[in-house]
Amino acid sequence: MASSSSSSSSSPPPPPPRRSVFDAAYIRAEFAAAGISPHFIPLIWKYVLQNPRCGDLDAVPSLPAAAYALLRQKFQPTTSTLTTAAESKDRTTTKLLIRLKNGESVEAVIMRYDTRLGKYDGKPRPGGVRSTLCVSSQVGCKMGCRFCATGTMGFKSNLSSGEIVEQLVHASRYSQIRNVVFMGMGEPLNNYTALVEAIQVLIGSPFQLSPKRITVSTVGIIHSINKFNNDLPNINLAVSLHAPDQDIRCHIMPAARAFPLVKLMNALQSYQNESKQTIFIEYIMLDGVNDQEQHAHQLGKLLEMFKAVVNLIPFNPIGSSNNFKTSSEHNVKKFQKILRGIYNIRTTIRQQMGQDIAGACGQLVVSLPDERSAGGATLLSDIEDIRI
Ligand SMILES: C[S@@+](CC[C@H](N)C(=O)[O-])C[C@H]1O[C@@H](n2cnc3c(N)ncnc32)[C@H](O)[C@@H]1O
Ligand code: SF4
Repeated sequence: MASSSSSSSSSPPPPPPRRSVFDAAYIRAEFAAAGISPHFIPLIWKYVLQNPRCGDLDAVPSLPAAAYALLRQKFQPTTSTLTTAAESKDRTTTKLLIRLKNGESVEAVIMRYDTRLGKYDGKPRPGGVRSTLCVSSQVGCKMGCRFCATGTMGFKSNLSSGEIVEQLVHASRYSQIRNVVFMGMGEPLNNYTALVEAIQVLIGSPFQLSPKRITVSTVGIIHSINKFNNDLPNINLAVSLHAPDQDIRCHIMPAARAFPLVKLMNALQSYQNESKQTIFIEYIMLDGVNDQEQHAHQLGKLLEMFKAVVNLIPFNPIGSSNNFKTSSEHNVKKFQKILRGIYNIRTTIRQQMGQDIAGACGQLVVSLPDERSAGGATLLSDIEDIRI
């Protein structure tokens, strides 16, 4: 008598889970293997962008039969799900909570801005209000900066390139996205391959974002900065410097030990020589830690040789046990005055807005809406900075 266990052990393995159509390298490879022209791929992306809730790729018009068969077998329109969208009372800011296929969640933040008014007044405009989307690149982050809510989570997972792009697909339900900043959860240069692939999709059809309107913010991963211009020409680079010397940097950003300030500045100099791009310097203002006059002078000297814009960021308390306090307005203004007046460095101060929906581009940690602590801020003035 044949044993019943032999038939169960020979049953075929389950098919691999279906992937996002926005996982660009994967869909291109699958189309190539099936002999289908890659020209159909942007048409599929366009359909999903315009129909973000479509569950079915059979509805994409005018594809060859082989493409429908492949899509049915191996792809989904999106693999992440928009679970919550919270809008601030002044309608400048919408925060999206997005669940990934691995069960983790990330946040993305839409910030609206009307160039003619210098701010957004919440009213519709002919042609639409142009918005900036702050996207996440990782769930959590292993860099462990002591002032950052995401850093307190530790590293959980990398987003795929498709999951990065899908944040824009979900956000497009609410706003026409014109700028993208990688200032949400995670260190984008620690997820480099997915970052490059996602940006290449965003600057191509059908998204057509201008490279000048995409900004990648990094803690300063030197080996990736060295190849950034080659892989992502004309994309803006923002560096979270936060201190003018190595000791303070290591104190507030433990990962800085692996990226000594001198080597980081040398890498930035080479990057600028090659790319001719302005470098955006982010500097979080921490009371008594890095906000004194001598620090402004040190920073001014450090940046004298650069074409740089400094953005001074008021620290947003994150509710963990660190003892940081935000600098007084007086200190922030004095810091700005030194950088501008003595070192002729363009220096902006980030405004705090949208506090009623808690959490900001730059201080995101995923929680359910009713668990969020108050005091978040949406950084509308970033939009001005990024348009430069
Ligand atoms: C969350 S990070 C993500 C991008 C990248 N990992 C980086 O550090 O540049 C984006 C920006 O938010 C800033 N940030 C983090 N925690 C903050 C806080 N509590 N208050 C204000 N800004 C904060 C970071 O320093 C960084 O400049
Ligand atoms: S500031 Fe950036 S690098 Fe530092 S922990 Fe937060 S997300 Fe990571």
